[in-house]
Amino acid sequence: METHPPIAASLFFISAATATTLALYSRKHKKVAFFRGTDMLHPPPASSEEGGQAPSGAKVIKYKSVKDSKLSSQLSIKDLECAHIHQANLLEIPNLGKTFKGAHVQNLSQMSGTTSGESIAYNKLLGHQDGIIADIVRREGLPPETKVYVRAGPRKELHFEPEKVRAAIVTCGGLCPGLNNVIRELVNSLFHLYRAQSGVYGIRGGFSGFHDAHRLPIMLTPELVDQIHHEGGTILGSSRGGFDIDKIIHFLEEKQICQLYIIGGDGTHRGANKIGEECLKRGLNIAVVGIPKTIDNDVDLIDRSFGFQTSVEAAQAAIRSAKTEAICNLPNGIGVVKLMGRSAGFIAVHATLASGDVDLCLIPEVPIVLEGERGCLPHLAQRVQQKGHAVVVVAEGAGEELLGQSAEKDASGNKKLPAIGQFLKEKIGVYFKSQGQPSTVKYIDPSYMVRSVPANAADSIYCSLLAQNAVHGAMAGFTQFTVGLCNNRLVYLPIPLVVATSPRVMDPVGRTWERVLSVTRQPNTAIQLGKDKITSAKTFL
Ligand SMILES: Nc1ncnc2c1ncn2[C@@H]1O[C@H](COP(=O)(O)OP(=O)(O)O)[C@@H](O)[C@H]1O
Ligand SMILES: O=P(O)(O)OC[C@H]1O[C@](O)(COP(=O)(O)O)[C@@H](O)[C@@H]1O
Repeated sequence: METHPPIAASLFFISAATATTLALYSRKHKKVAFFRGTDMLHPPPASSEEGGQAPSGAKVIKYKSVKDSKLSSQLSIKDLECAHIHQANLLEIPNLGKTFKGAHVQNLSQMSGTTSGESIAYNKLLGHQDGIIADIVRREGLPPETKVYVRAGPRKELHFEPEKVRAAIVTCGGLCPGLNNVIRELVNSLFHLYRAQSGVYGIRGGFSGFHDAHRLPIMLTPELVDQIHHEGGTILGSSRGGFDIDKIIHFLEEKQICQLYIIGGDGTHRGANKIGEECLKRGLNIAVVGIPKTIDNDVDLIDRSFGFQTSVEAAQAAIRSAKTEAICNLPNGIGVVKLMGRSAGFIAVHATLASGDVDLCLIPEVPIVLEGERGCLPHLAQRVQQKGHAVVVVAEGAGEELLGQSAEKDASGNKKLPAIGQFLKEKIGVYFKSQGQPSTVKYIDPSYMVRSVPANAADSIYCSLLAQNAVHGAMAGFTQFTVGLCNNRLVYLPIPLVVATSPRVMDPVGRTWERVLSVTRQPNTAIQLGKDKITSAKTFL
Protein backbone atom coordinates (compact mmCIF):
# COMPACT_ATOMS: atom_id res chain seq x y z
CA MET A 1 0.00 0.00 0.00
CA GLU A 2 1.29 3.42 -0.91
CA THR A 3 2.01 5.59 2.07
CA HIS A 4 1.73 9.32 2.11
CA PRO A 5 3.85 11.50 4.34
CA PRO A 6 1.91 12.94 7.24
CA ILE A 7 -0.12 15.73 5.78
CA ALA A 8 1.55 18.99 6.61
CA ALA A 9 -0.09 20.49 9.63
CA SER A 10 -0.11 23.82 7.92
CA LEU A 11 -2.51 22.50 5.31
CA PHE A 12 -5.12 21.86 7.91
CA PHE A 13 -4.29 23.91 10.88
CA ILE A 14 -6.28 26.99 11.63
CA SER A 15 -6.22 28.49 15.06
CA ALA A 16 -9.58 27.60 16.57
CA ALA A 17 -10.04 31.11 17.90
CA THR A 18 -9.40 32.54 14.48
CA ALA A 19 -11.73 30.08 12.84
CA THR A 20 -14.55 30.84 15.24
CA THR A 21 -14.10 34.57 14.97
CA LEU A 22 -13.94 34.50 11.21
CA ALA A 23 -16.92 32.21 10.93
CA LEU A 24 -18.96 34.53 13.14
CA TYR A 25 -17.80 37.45 11.11
CA SER A 26 -18.72 35.83 7.82
CA ARG A 27 -22.14 34.76 9.05
CA LYS A 28 -22.88 38.28 10.25
CA HIS A 29 -21.67 40.10 7.17
CA LYS A 30 -22.48 37.44 4.57
CA LYS A 31 -19.39 38.50 2.63
CA VAL A 32 -16.99 35.65 3.07
CA ALA A 33 -18.05 32.03 3.13
CA PHE A 34 -15.37 30.69 5.43
CA PHE A 35 -16.64 27.20 6.11
CA ARG A 36 -17.11 24.87 3.27
CA GLY A 37 -20.31 23.06 4.01
CA THR A 38 -21.76 20.53 1.61
CA ASP A 39 -23.80 23.25 0.02
CA MET A 40 -21.43 26.18 0.44
CA LEU A 41 -19.04 27.78 -1.95
CA HIS A 42 -15.40 27.16 -1.26
CA PRO A 43 -13.24 30.24 -1.14
CA PRO A 44 -9.51 30.14 -1.86
CA PRO A 45 -7.01 30.72 0.97
CA ALA A 46 -7.44 34.07 2.70
CA SER A 47 -4.36 35.49 1.03
CA SER A 48 -5.87 35.18 -2.42
CA GLU A 49 -8.05 37.91 -3.85
CA GLU A 50 -9.97 35.86 -6.32
CA GLY A 51 -11.42 32.42 -6.75
CA GLY A 52 -9.03 29.72 -7.97
CA GLN A 53 -8.73 28.31 -11.46
CA ALA A 54 -12.22 27.94 -12.87
CA PRO A 55 -13.07 25.41 -15.54
CA SER A 56 -13.09 27.18 -18.88
CA GLY A 57 -16.32 28.98 -19.55
CA ALA A 58 -17.31 28.92 -15.87
CA LYS A 59 -18.04 32.12 -14.08
CA VAL A 60 -15.14 33.28 -11.88
CA ILE A 61 -16.42 34.14 -8.44
CA LYS A 62 -14.49 36.83 -6.61
CA TYR A 63 -13.95 36.48 -2.92
CA LYS A 64 -13.03 39.24 -0.59
CA SER A 65 -10.31 38.29 1.84
CA VAL A 66 -11.08 38.71 5.52
CA LYS A 67 -7.54 39.91 6.12
CA ASP A 68 -8.11 42.82 3.81
CA SER A 69 -11.33 43.79 5.47
CA LYS A 70 -11.36 47.02 7.42
CA LEU A 71 -13.15 45.12 10.14
CA SER A 72 -10.24 42.77 10.80
CA SER A 73 -8.58 45.43 12.92
CA GLN A 74 -11.56 45.28 15.25
CA LEU A 75 -11.37 41.52 15.70
CA SER A 76 -9.53 40.03 18.60
CA ILE A 77 -7.41 37.20 17.25
CA LYS A 78 -4.95 35.14 19.23
CA ASP A 79 -2.91 32.07 18.55
CA LEU A 80 -4.47 29.11 20.36
CA GLU A 81 -1.40 27.06 21.10
CA CYS A 82 -3.17 23.85 22.09
CA ALA A 83 -4.84 23.81 18.66
CA HIS A 84 -1.51 23.45 16.86
CA ILE A 85 -1.38 20.13 15.08
CA HIS A 86 2.12 18.85 14.43
CA GLN A 87 1.22 15.56 12.88
CA ALA A 88 -1.80 14.50 10.88
CA ASN A 89 -2.08 10.77 10.14
CA LEU A 90 -4.15 9.89 7.12
CA LEU A 91 -6.27 6.73 7.51
CA GLU A 92 -5.75 5.30 4.08
CA ILE A 93 -8.32 3.32 2.14
CA PRO A 94 -7.06 0.23 0.30
CA ASN A 95 -7.06 0.77 -3.46
CA LEU A 96 -7.47 -2.03 -5.97
CA GLY A 97 -5.05 -0.20 -8.23
CA LYS A 98 -2.21 -1.39 -5.95
CA THR A 99 -2.94 -5.02 -6.76
CA PHE A 100 -4.78 -5.04 -10.08
CA LYS A 101 -4.22 -3.35 -13.38
CA GLY A 102 -6.55 -0.38 -13.49
CA ALA A 103 -8.30 1.17 -16.50
CA HIS A 104 -6.66 4.57 -15.85
CA VAL A 105 -9.54 6.35 -17.51
CA GLN A 106 -9.97 10.09 -17.05
CA ASN A 107 -12.95 10.88 -14.83
CA LEU A 108 -15.42 13.15 -16.55
CA SER A 109 -18.91 13.60 -15.22
CA GLN A 110 -21.37 12.05 -17.63
CA MET A 111 -24.14 14.35 -16.46
CA SER A 112 -25.04 16.03 -19.67
CA GLY A 113 -23.82 19.60 -19.61
CA THR A 114 -25.51 20.22 -22.94
CA THR A 115 -28.47 18.90 -24.90
CA SER A 116 -26.07 16.83 -26.99
CA GLY A 117 -25.08 15.02 -23.79
CA GLU A 118 -21.36 15.75 -23.78
CA SER A 119 -19.38 14.97 -20.64
CA ILE A 120 -18.18 17.78 -18.41
CA ALA A 121 -15.36 18.24 -15.92
CA TYR A 122 -16.20 17.95 -12.23
CA ASN A 123 -16.03 21.24 -10.36
CA LYS A 124 -13.65 19.58 -7.94
CA LEU A 125 -11.65 16.41 -8.15
CA LEU A 126 -10.07 15.08 -4.99
CA GLY A 127 -6.52 13.85 -4.60
CA HIS A 128 -4.04 12.34 -2.12
CA GLN A 129 -3.86 15.54 -0.15
CA ASP A 130 -7.57 15.94 0.48
CA GLY A 131 -8.39 14.99 4.02
CA ILE A 132 -10.72 15.87 6.85
CA ILE A 133 -9.29 16.34 10.31
CA ALA A 134 -10.87 13.87 12.72
CA ASP A 135 -10.05 15.39 16.07
CA ILE A 136 -11.39 18.90 15.74
CA VAL A 137 -11.90 19.50 19.43
CA ARG A 138 -8.78 21.10 20.81
CA ARG A 139 -7.97 21.82 24.41
CA GLU A 140 -4.96 21.98 26.62
CA GLY A 141 -3.22 18.68 27.21
CA LEU A 142 -4.32 16.93 24.02
CA PRO A 143 -1.58 15.42 21.86
CA PRO A 144 -0.55 17.64 18.94
CA GLU A 145 -1.55 15.00 16.44
CA THR A 146 -4.76 13.93 14.80
CA LYS A 147 -6.25 11.30 12.58
CA VAL A 148 -7.22 12.49 9.13
CA TYR A 149 -9.91 10.83 7.05
CA VAL A 150 -9.77 10.54 3.28
CA ARG A 151 -12.16 13.06 1.83
CA ALA A 152 -14.92 11.55 -0.29
CA GLY A 153 -15.54 12.60 -3.86
CA PRO A 154 -14.66 11.99 -7.50
CA ARG A 155 -11.03 11.20 -8.33
CA LYS A 156 -9.13 12.27 -11.43
CA GLU A 157 -8.61 8.75 -12.68
CA LEU A 158 -10.93 5.75 -12.72
CA HIS A 159 -9.85 2.23 -11.84
CA PHE A 160 -12.81 0.71 -13.65
CA GLU A 161 -13.88 1.37 -17.20
CA PRO A 162 -17.38 2.70 -16.50
CA GLU A 163 -19.23 1.00 -19.34
CA LYS A 164 -17.88 -2.38 -18.20
CA VAL A 165 -18.93 -1.94 -14.59
CA ARG A 166 -21.32 -4.55 -13.33
CA ALA A 167 -22.52 -3.76 -9.83
CA ALA A 168 -24.64 -5.33 -7.10
CA ILE A 169 -26.57 -3.68 -4.27
CA VAL A 170 -27.82 -5.36 -1.10
CA THR A 171 -29.67 -4.09 1.97
CA CYS A 172 -29.26 -5.98 5.27
CA GLY A 173 -30.53 -5.88 8.86
CA GLY A 174 -33.50 -3.89 10.19
CA LEU A 175 -35.34 -1.31 8.11
CA CYS A 176 -34.31 2.29 8.18
CA PRO A 177 -35.77 5.41 6.52
CA GLY A 178 -33.77 6.27 3.42
CA LEU A 179 -32.85 2.78 2.20
CA ASN A 180 -34.74 3.35 -1.03
CA ASN A 181 -33.13 6.77 -1.45
CA VAL A 182 -29.68 5.17 -1.25
CA ILE A 183 -30.60 2.42 -3.72
CA ARG A 184 -32.05 4.99 -6.12
CA GLU A 185 -29.04 7.27 -5.98
CA LEU A 186 -26.58 4.40 -6.37
CA VAL A 187 -28.40 3.33 -9.50
CA ASN A 188 -28.67 6.87 -10.85
CA SER A 189 -25.02 7.61 -10.14
CA LEU A 190 -23.88 4.43 -11.85
CA PHE A 191 -26.06 5.05 -14.88
CA HIS A 192 -25.98 8.82 -15.19
CA LEU A 193 -22.73 10.01 -13.60
CA TYR A 194 -20.67 7.14 -14.99
CA ARG A 195 -22.80 5.53 -17.73
CA ALA A 196 -22.19 2.11 -16.25
CA GLN A 197 -23.98 -0.12 -18.71
CA SER A 198 -23.30 -3.69 -17.85
CA GLY A 199 -26.02 -4.18 -15.26
CA VAL A 200 -26.83 -3.40 -11.66
CA TYR A 201 -28.08 -6.41 -9.69
CA GLY A 202 -30.46 -5.82 -6.81
CA ILE A 203 -29.88 -8.63 -4.31
CA ARG A 204 -33.17 -9.48 -2.63
CA GLY A 205 -33.63 -10.08 1.08
CA GLY A 206 -30.19 -9.29 2.47
CA PHE A 207 -27.13 -11.54 2.39
CA SER A 208 -29.24 -14.66 1.87
CA GLY A 209 -30.37 -13.21 -1.49
CA PHE A 210 -26.94 -14.06 -2.89
CA HIS A 211 -27.76 -17.75 -2.69
CA ASP A 212 -31.50 -18.22 -2.21
CA ALA A 213 -32.91 -19.88 -5.31
CA HIS A 214 -36.38 -18.62 -4.40
CA ARG A 215 -35.31 -14.99 -4.37
CA LEU A 216 -33.46 -14.24 -7.54
CA PRO A 217 -31.85 -10.81 -8.00
CA ILE A 218 -33.57 -8.12 -10.01
CA MET A 219 -31.91 -5.84 -12.54
CA LEU A 220 -32.06 -2.25 -11.34
CA THR A 221 -32.48 0.63 -13.76
CA PRO A 222 -33.12 4.35 -13.28
CA GLU A 223 -36.67 3.82 -14.56
CA LEU A 224 -37.34 1.08 -12.03
CA VAL A 225 -36.07 3.09 -9.07
CA ASP A 226 -37.44 6.45 -10.13
CA GLN A 227 -40.23 6.70 -7.54
CA ILE A 228 -38.99 4.40 -4.79
CA HIS A 229 -37.65 7.15 -2.53
CA HIS A 230 -41.22 8.18 -1.71
CA GLU A 231 -41.73 4.91 0.11
CA GLY A 232 -40.25 3.60 3.35
CA GLY A 233 -38.53 0.22 3.55
CA THR A 234 -36.36 -1.21 0.80
CA ILE A 235 -37.55 -2.43 -2.58
CA LEU A 236 -34.93 -5.14 -2.33
CA GLY A 237 -36.15 -6.48 0.98
CA SER A 238 -33.82 -7.22 3.90
CA SER A 239 -33.17 -9.95 6.44
CA ARG A 240 -31.03 -11.01 9.34
CA GLY A 241 -28.69 -13.99 9.17
CA GLY A 242 -27.97 -15.81 5.91
CA PHE A 243 -24.32 -14.74 5.62
CA ASP A 244 -22.38 -17.39 3.70
CA ILE A 245 -19.04 -16.15 2.44
CA ASP A 246 -18.43 -18.91 -0.11
CA LYS A 247 -21.85 -18.54 -1.68
CA ILE A 248 -21.53 -14.75 -1.79
CA ILE A 249 -18.14 -14.93 -3.48
CA HIS A 250 -19.46 -17.55 -5.87
CA PHE A 251 -22.26 -15.19 -6.91
CA LEU A 252 -19.87 -12.27 -7.40
CA GLU A 253 -17.56 -14.37 -9.56
CA GLU A 254 -20.31 -15.99 -11.56
CA LYS A 255 -22.01 -12.69 -12.38
CA GLN A 256 -18.68 -10.87 -12.85
CA ILE A 257 -19.57 -8.19 -10.37
CA CYS A 258 -16.81 -5.62 -9.89
CA GLN A 259 -18.55 -3.26 -7.46
CA LEU A 260 -20.56 -4.43 -4.47
CA TYR A 261 -22.57 -1.91 -2.45
CA ILE A 262 -23.65 -3.18 0.97
CA ILE A 263 -26.11 -1.09 2.93
CA GLY A 264 -26.41 -2.01 6.59
CA GLY A 265 -25.43 -1.47 10.20
CA ASP A 266 -22.47 -2.69 12.23
CA GLY A 267 -23.33 -6.37 11.74
CA THR A 268 -23.60 -5.87 8.01
CA HIS A 269 -20.26 -4.06 7.95
CA ARG A 270 -18.65 -7.01 9.73
CA GLY A 271 -19.95 -9.13 6.90
CA ALA A 272 -18.76 -6.56 4.32
CA ASN A 273 -15.32 -6.68 5.88
CA LYS A 274 -15.16 -10.43 5.45
CA ILE A 275 -16.29 -10.16 1.83
CA GLY A 276 -13.68 -7.48 1.10
CA GLU A 277 -10.90 -9.54 2.68
CA GLU A 278 -11.98 -12.69 0.89
CA CYS A 279 -12.08 -10.93 -2.49
CA LEU A 280 -8.50 -9.75 -2.05
CA LYS A 281 -7.41 -13.17 -0.82
CA ARG A 282 -8.87 -14.79 -3.90
CA GLY A 283 -7.42 -12.19 -6.24
CA LEU A 284 -10.77 -10.69 -7.23
CA ASN A 285 -10.75 -7.16 -8.57
CA ILE A 286 -13.96 -6.17 -6.74
CA ALA A 287 -14.61 -2.96 -4.85
CA VAL A 288 -16.55 -3.69 -1.65
CA VAL A 289 -18.29 -0.61 -0.32
CA GLY A 290 -20.39 -0.14 2.81
CA ILE A 291 -23.06 2.46 3.41
CA PRO A 292 -23.89 2.72 7.11
CA LYS A 293 -27.58 2.31 7.92
CA THR A 294 -29.27 2.15 11.30
CA ILE A 295 -31.91 4.14 13.11
CA ASP A 296 -30.01 3.30 16.31
CA ASN A 297 -27.19 5.65 15.20
CA ASP A 298 -24.70 3.27 16.76
CA VAL A 299 -22.21 2.98 13.89
CA ASP A 300 -19.06 4.55 15.28
CA LEU A 301 -16.99 7.43 13.88
CA ILE A 302 -19.66 9.00 11.69
CA ASP A 303 -21.62 12.08 12.74
CA ARG A 304 -24.89 10.20 12.30
CA SER A 305 -26.33 7.37 10.26
CA PHE A 306 -28.98 8.08 7.65
CA GLY A 307 -32.54 7.49 8.83
CA PHE A 308 -31.73 8.42 12.41
CA GLN A 309 -33.13 11.93 12.20
CA THR A 310 -36.27 10.74 10.43
CA SER A 311 -36.85 8.18 13.18
CA VAL A 312 -36.38 10.77 15.89
CA GLU A 313 -38.94 12.90 14.09
CA ALA A 314 -41.36 9.99 13.74
CA ALA A 315 -41.00 9.31 17.46
CA GLN A 316 -42.35 12.80 18.20
CA ALA A 317 -45.86 11.72 17.18
CA ALA A 318 -45.78 8.93 19.74
CA ILE A 319 -44.54 11.25 22.47
CA ARG A 320 -47.25 13.81 21.63
CA SER A 321 -49.90 11.08 21.84
CA ALA A 322 -48.49 9.91 25.15
CA LYS A 323 -48.71 13.44 26.45
CA THR A 324 -52.30 13.88 25.29
CA GLU A 325 -53.29 10.60 26.91
CA ALA A 326 -51.48 11.57 30.10
CA ILE A 327 -53.13 14.99 30.27
CA CYS A 328 -56.63 13.76 29.52
CA ASN A 329 -56.78 10.62 31.62
CA LEU A 330 -57.47 11.87 35.10
CA PRO A 331 -56.30 11.57 37.73
CA ASN A 332 -52.56 11.21 37.46
CA GLY A 333 -52.15 10.26 33.82
CA ILE A 334 -48.80 8.88 32.76
CA GLY A 335 -47.80 8.12 29.17
CA VAL A 336 -45.00 5.64 28.58
CA VAL A 337 -43.35 5.43 25.14
CA LYS A 338 -40.90 2.69 24.23
CA LEU A 339 -38.51 3.53 21.44
CA MET A 340 -35.97 1.41 19.58
CA GLY A 341 -32.33 1.33 20.58
CA ARG A 342 -30.88 -2.08 21.25
CA SER A 343 -27.64 -1.12 22.92
CA ALA A 344 -27.64 2.66 22.57
CA GLY A 345 -30.13 5.28 23.66
CA PHE A 346 -29.57 7.82 20.88
CA ILE A 347 -33.16 7.75 19.55
CA ALA A 348 -34.68 8.00 23.05
CA VAL A 349 -32.34 10.82 24.01
CA HIS A 350 -32.77 12.86 20.84
CA ALA A 351 -36.53 12.32 20.85
CA THR A 352 -36.61 13.51 24.46
CA LEU A 353 -34.52 16.60 23.73
CA ALA A 354 -36.57 17.45 20.65
CA SER A 355 -39.90 16.99 22.42
CA GLY A 356 -39.38 19.01 25.58
CA ASP A 357 -42.41 17.17 27.07
CA VAL A 358 -40.61 14.22 28.58
CA ASP A 359 -40.24 13.85 32.35
CA LEU A 360 -38.21 10.68 32.44
CA CYS A 361 -35.86 9.21 29.85
CA LEU A 362 -34.35 5.76 30.34
CA ILE A 363 -31.56 4.36 28.18
CA PRO A 364 -29.34 1.26 28.17
CA GLU A 365 -26.21 3.24 29.07
CA VAL A 366 -27.58 4.52 32.38
CA PRO A 367 -28.88 2.15 35.08
CA ILE A 368 -32.52 2.34 36.08
CA VAL A 369 -33.08 2.86 39.78
CA LEU A 370 -36.72 2.34 40.68
CA GLU A 371 -37.04 3.61 44.24
CA GLY A 372 -35.13 5.61 46.85
CA GLU A 373 -33.44 8.96 46.62
CA ARG A 374 -32.47 8.52 42.98
CA GLY A 375 -35.47 6.44 42.08
CA CYS A 376 -37.37 7.16 38.88
CA LEU A 377 -40.72 6.25 40.46
CA PRO A 378 -40.61 8.91 43.23
CA HIS A 379 -39.42 11.36 40.58
CA LEU A 380 -42.46 10.54 38.42
CA ALA A 381 -44.78 10.91 41.40
CA GLN A 382 -43.29 14.32 42.04
CA ARG A 383 -43.75 15.40 38.41
CA VAL A 384 -47.34 14.19 38.45
CA GLN A 385 -47.92 16.12 41.66
CA GLN A 386 -46.51 19.27 40.05
CA LYS A 387 -48.16 19.01 36.62
CA GLY A 388 -50.98 16.52 36.99
CA HIS A 389 -49.43 14.19 34.42
CA ALA A 390 -46.06 12.86 33.19
CA VAL A 391 -44.42 11.39 30.10
CA VAL A 392 -41.78 8.65 30.08
CA VAL A 393 -39.54 7.61 27.17
CA VAL A 394 -37.71 4.33 27.49
CA ALA A 395 -35.26 2.76 25.05
CA GLU A 396 -35.94 -0.91 24.37
CA GLY A 397 -32.48 -1.96 25.58
CA ALA A 398 -32.73 -0.15 28.93
CA GLY A 399 -33.03 -1.88 32.28
CA GLU A 400 -31.03 -5.01 31.61
CA GLU A 401 -29.69 -4.66 35.14
CA LEU A 402 -33.25 -5.12 36.42
CA LEU A 403 -34.65 -7.62 33.95
CA GLY A 404 -31.56 -9.67 33.21
CA GLN A 405 -30.09 -10.62 29.86
CA SER A 406 -31.98 -12.86 27.53
CA ALA A 407 -30.08 -15.84 26.14
CA GLU A 408 -32.28 -15.78 23.04
CA LYS A 409 -30.76 -14.38 19.87
CA ASP A 410 -32.05 -13.40 16.44
CA ALA A 411 -30.73 -14.85 13.18
CA SER A 412 -27.89 -12.29 13.12
CA GLY A 413 -26.82 -13.11 16.66
CA ASN A 414 -28.34 -9.99 18.26
CA LYS A 415 -29.72 -10.71 21.70
CA LYS A 416 -33.49 -10.49 22.16
CA LEU A 417 -34.54 -7.83 24.62
CA PRO A 418 -36.78 -8.20 27.67
CA ALA A 419 -40.08 -6.25 27.74
CA ILE A 420 -38.94 -3.12 29.55
CA GLY A 421 -42.00 -1.04 28.53
CA GLN A 422 -44.56 -3.40 30.04
CA PHE A 423 -42.35 -3.84 33.10
CA LEU A 424 -42.27 -0.09 33.70
CA LYS A 425 -46.00 0.29 33.16
CA GLU A 426 -46.67 -2.27 35.88
CA LYS A 427 -44.09 -0.83 38.28
CA ILE A 428 -45.53 2.68 37.94
CA GLY A 429 -49.06 1.46 38.73
CA VAL A 430 -47.87 -0.53 41.73
CA TYR A 431 -45.78 2.35 43.05
CA PHE A 432 -48.60 4.90 42.87
CA LYS A 433 -50.90 2.43 44.61
CA SER A 434 -48.33 1.93 47.35
CA GLN A 435 -48.37 5.70 47.87
CA GLY A 436 -52.16 5.68 48.16
CA GLN A 437 -52.48 7.40 44.78
CA PRO A 438 -54.53 6.35 41.77
CA SER A 439 -52.85 6.50 38.36
CA THR A 440 -53.67 5.77 34.73
CA VAL A 441 -50.72 4.52 32.76
CA LYS A 442 -51.01 4.42 28.96
CA TYR A 443 -48.30 2.49 27.19
CA ILE A 444 -47.38 3.25 23.57
CA ASP A 445 -44.95 1.15 21.56
CA PRO A 446 -44.60 2.87 18.16
CA SER A 447 -42.03 0.18 17.35
CA TYR A 448 -41.70 -0.28 13.59
CA MET A 449 -43.58 2.96 12.87
CA VAL A 450 -40.45 4.99 13.55
CA ARG A 451 -38.33 3.10 11.06
CA SER A 452 -40.67 2.14 8.23
CA VAL A 453 -41.45 5.72 7.17
CA PRO A 454 -39.88 7.46 4.15
CA ALA A 455 -36.81 9.62 4.82
CA ASN A 456 -37.37 13.26 5.70
CA ALA A 457 -35.75 16.04 3.67
CA ALA A 458 -32.48 16.12 5.62
CA ASP A 459 -32.03 12.35 5.47
CA SER A 460 -32.99 12.28 1.78
CA ILE A 461 -30.17 14.68 0.97
CA TYR A 462 -27.78 12.75 3.18
CA CYS A 463 -28.69 9.48 1.43
CA SER A 464 -27.98 11.01 -1.98
CA LEU A 465 -24.60 12.29 -0.84
CA LEU A 466 -23.66 8.93 0.63
CA ALA A 467 -24.66 7.02 -2.48
CA GLN A 468 -22.97 9.35 -4.95
CA ASN A 469 -19.76 9.32 -2.98
CA ALA A 470 -19.87 5.56 -2.56
CA VAL A 471 -19.92 5.28 -6.34
CA HIS A 472 -17.14 7.84 -6.79
CA GLY A 473 -14.99 5.84 -4.35
CA ALA A 474 -15.65 2.47 -6.00
CA MET A 475 -15.00 3.86 -9.49
CA ALA A 476 -11.64 5.16 -8.27
CA GLY A 477 -10.78 1.64 -7.09
CA PHE A 478 -11.15 2.13 -3.34
CA THR A 479 -12.35 -0.93 -1.51
CA GLN A 480 -13.26 -2.09 2.01
CA PHE A 481 -14.45 1.38 2.86
CA THR A 482 -17.63 2.89 4.13
CA VAL A 483 -18.83 6.40 3.54
CA GLY A 484 -20.19 8.89 6.06
CA LEU A 485 -20.26 12.38 7.42
CA CYS A 486 -17.41 13.17 9.80
CA ASN A 487 -17.32 16.68 11.16
CA ASN A 488 -19.96 17.53 8.58
CA ARG A 489 -17.78 16.49 5.65
CA LEU A 490 -18.15 13.34 3.61
CA VAL A 491 -15.28 10.92 4.10
CA TYR A 492 -14.20 7.37 3.31
CA LEU A 493 -13.51 5.26 6.39
CA PRO A 494 -11.73 1.90 6.45
CA ILE A 495 -14.38 -0.69 7.39
CA PRO A 496 -12.12 -2.52 9.94
CA LEU A 497 -11.77 0.75 11.82
CA VAL A 498 -15.51 1.31 11.92
CA VAL A 499 -16.44 -2.17 13.08
CA ALA A 500 -13.70 -2.21 15.72
CA THR A 501 -15.64 0.20 17.95
CA SER A 502 -19.22 -0.28 16.78
CA PRO A 503 -21.84 -0.38 18.15
CA ARG A 504 -21.06 2.84 19.94
CA VAL A 505 -23.04 3.98 22.95
CA MET A 506 -23.92 7.30 24.54
CA ASP A 507 -21.55 8.70 27.12
CA PRO A 508 -23.41 8.49 30.45
CA VAL A 509 -21.19 11.20 31.85
CA GLY A 510 -21.23 13.34 28.75
CA ARG A 511 -22.91 16.63 27.97
CA THR A 512 -25.80 15.19 25.99
CA TRP A 513 -26.98 13.13 28.93
CA GLU A 514 -26.52 16.19 31.11
CA ARG A 515 -28.90 18.04 28.76
CA VAL A 516 -31.46 15.28 29.13
CA LEU A 517 -31.25 15.61 32.91
CA SER A 518 -31.78 19.34 32.64
CA VAL A 519 -34.91 18.83 30.51
CA THR A 520 -36.50 15.97 32.47
CA ARG A 521 -35.08 16.96 35.88
CA GLN A 522 -34.83 13.25 36.67
CA PRO A 523 -32.23 12.04 39.21
CA ASN A 524 -28.87 11.23 37.71
CA THR A 525 -28.28 7.52 38.09
CA ALA A 526 -25.17 7.55 35.90
CA ILE A 527 -23.23 8.09 39.08
CA GLN A 528 -24.29 4.59 40.13
CA LEU A 529 -21.95 3.30 37.45
CA GLY A 530 -18.59 1.99 38.52
CA LYS A 531 -15.59 4.01 37.44
CA ASP A 532 -14.60 1.30 34.93
CA LYS A 533 -17.91 1.41 33.13
CA ILE A 534 -17.84 5.18 32.84
CA THR A 535 -14.32 5.11 31.48
CA SER A 536 -15.11 2.41 28.96
CA ALA A 537 -18.27 4.19 27.84
CA LYS A 538 -16.26 7.34 27.29
CA THR A 539 -13.91 5.61 24.92
CA PHE A 540 -16.76 5.17 22.48
CA LEU A 541 -17.06 8.89 21.87
N1 LIG B 1 -19.75 -10.82 12.35
C1 LIG B 1 -20.47 -10.99 11.22
N2 LIG B 1 -19.92 -11.58 10.15
C2 LIG B 1 -20.62 -11.75 9.01
N3 LIG B 1 -21.90 -11.33 8.86
C3 LIG B 1 -22.51 -10.76 9.89
C4 LIG B 1 -21.83 -10.53 11.13
N4 LIG B 1 -22.69 -9.91 11.98
C5 LIG B 1 -23.85 -9.77 11.30
N5 LIG B 1 -23.74 -10.25 10.05
C6 LIG B 1 -24.77 -10.28 9.02
O1 LIG B 1 -25.14 -8.95 8.68
C7 LIG B 1 -26.52 -8.87 8.43
C8 LIG B 1 -27.13 -7.76 9.23
O2 LIG B 1 -26.74 -7.85 10.59
P1 LIG B 1 -27.69 -7.32 11.74
O3 LIG B 1 -26.92 -7.40 13.02
O4 LIG B 1 -28.98 -8.05 11.70
O5 LIG B 1 -28.04 -5.82 11.34
P2 LIG B 1 -27.12 -4.53 11.24
O6 LIG B 1 -26.22 -4.68 10.10
O7 LIG B 1 -28.11 -3.46 11.06
O8 LIG B 1 -26.38 -4.43 12.55
C9 LIG B 1 -27.11 -10.22 8.73
O9 LIG B 1 -27.38 -10.89 7.52
C10 LIG B 1 -26.05 -10.92 9.53
O10 LIG B 1 -26.02 -12.32 9.31
O1 LIG C 1 -37.48 -6.66 15.13
P1 LIG C 1 -36.31 -6.51 14.24
O2 LIG C 1 -36.69 -6.32 12.83
O3 LIG C 1 -35.31 -7.59 14.41
O4 LIG C 1 -35.61 -5.15 14.61
C1 LIG C 1 -35.40 -4.67 15.89
C2 LIG C 1 -34.10 -3.86 15.95
O5 LIG C 1 -33.85 -3.15 14.78
C3 LIG C 1 -33.37 -1.85 15.07
O6 LIG C 1 -34.36 -0.94 14.73
C4 LIG C 1 -32.15 -1.53 14.27
O7 LIG C 1 -31.23 -2.54 14.38
P2 LIG C 1 -30.18 -2.83 13.23
O8 LIG C 1 -29.48 -1.55 12.96
O9 LIG C 1 -29.26 -3.86 13.80
O10 LIG C 1 -30.91 -3.32 12.04
C5 LIG C 1 -33.14 -1.88 16.58
O11 LIG C 1 -33.39 -0.65 17.17
C6 LIG C 1 -34.09 -2.91 17.04
O12 LIG C 1 -33.68 -3.52 18.23
